[in-house]
Amino acid sequence: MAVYTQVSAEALGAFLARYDVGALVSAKGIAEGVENSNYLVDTTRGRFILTLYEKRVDAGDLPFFFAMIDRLADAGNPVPRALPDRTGMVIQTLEGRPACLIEFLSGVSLSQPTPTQARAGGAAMARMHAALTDFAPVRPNSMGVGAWPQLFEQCAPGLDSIQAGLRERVDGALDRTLAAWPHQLPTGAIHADLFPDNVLMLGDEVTGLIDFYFACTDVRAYDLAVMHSAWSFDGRGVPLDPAVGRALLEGYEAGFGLSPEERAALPVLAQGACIRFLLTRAWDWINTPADALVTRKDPLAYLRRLDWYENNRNAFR
Ligand SMILES: Nc1ncnc2c1ncn2[C@@H]1O[C@H](COP(=O)(O)OP(=O)(O)OP(=O)(O)O)[C@@H](O)[C@H]1O
Ligand SMILES: N[C@@H](CCO)C(=O)O
Repeated sequence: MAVYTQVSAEALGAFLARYDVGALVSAKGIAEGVENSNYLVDTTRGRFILTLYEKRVDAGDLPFFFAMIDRLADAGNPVPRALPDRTGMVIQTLEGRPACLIEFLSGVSLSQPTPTQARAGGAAMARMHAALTDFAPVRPNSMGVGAWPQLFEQCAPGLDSIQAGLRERVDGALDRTLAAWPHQLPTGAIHADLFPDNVLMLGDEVTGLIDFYFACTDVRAYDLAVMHSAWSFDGRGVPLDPAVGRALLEGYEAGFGLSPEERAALPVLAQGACIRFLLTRAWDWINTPADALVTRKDPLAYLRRLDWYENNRNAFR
């Protein structure tokens, strides 16, 4: 469960008193997620999400994330704005952590999307990219291709403890991916983590895009590759019906378009996505005690995806 920081009722009451949101009725820690502490907060005026930013989120990046969310919301995308307090302040400090009160969006995240739902997900990413084409703020991708060699070096000593031979396997894949990386593709503001658990849906309709805390400026088609790697497999990394991945691409292509160069690059972009999530999960696996309250995500589920993309290079044709 992802509640790293406990918030006392007194501190939460004082925090909410800064806003025009009514009085505290209840607050429950949210089990999902691994990065930040999230609470579902009910007040006499409505329901909100309280997020306290933990290890990987730099508070200095929050203005970029919220500017991006505001732009998306203004364009009609279903994204949760961070609420200002009565003095206009959005980023607060609570229990010693940077913290924000966020709009609550309805919907549930899927564990096994159907092709129809995947098409809707791809279309939602297309609308997001369209709304961001002239978004000026820039944030380099701290988890992007330039960061992977160092991330690999940090994880390398522990990789074989996860699975024998993993260090050499990832080392080789990283070398090949870096050599083939398409640096010339169009860039823009991207979400960079649009997993099914960051898309809220009701039936076949997307009702929320959440968790913009890895958003950055990077190759736009990489965003789609990350999404493909997350949506086309089950939680263990076993491929779903290939129609799911195809529908995702169709939804995106119909909404935003995909150039021949971007489509041709998808295999290497997807392999890069696998390396990114394999390594960050491996880092957490190695550095989180097995009995910690947070549920560690399996790095090997991303090794299986990497194997699949390497063995199915025609998957995007
Ligand atoms: N604005 C929102 N409206 C409704 N529910 C939300 C909202 N934001 C977060 N949630 C709920 O809280 C959960 C965790 O949120 P989030 O994915 O942002 O956490 P995280 O720790 O950053 O996760 P991750 O491991 O995906 O990076 C979500 O799965 C969702 O159930
Ligand atoms: N979505 C990521 C967690 C955030 O980096 C994962 O499933 O590994």
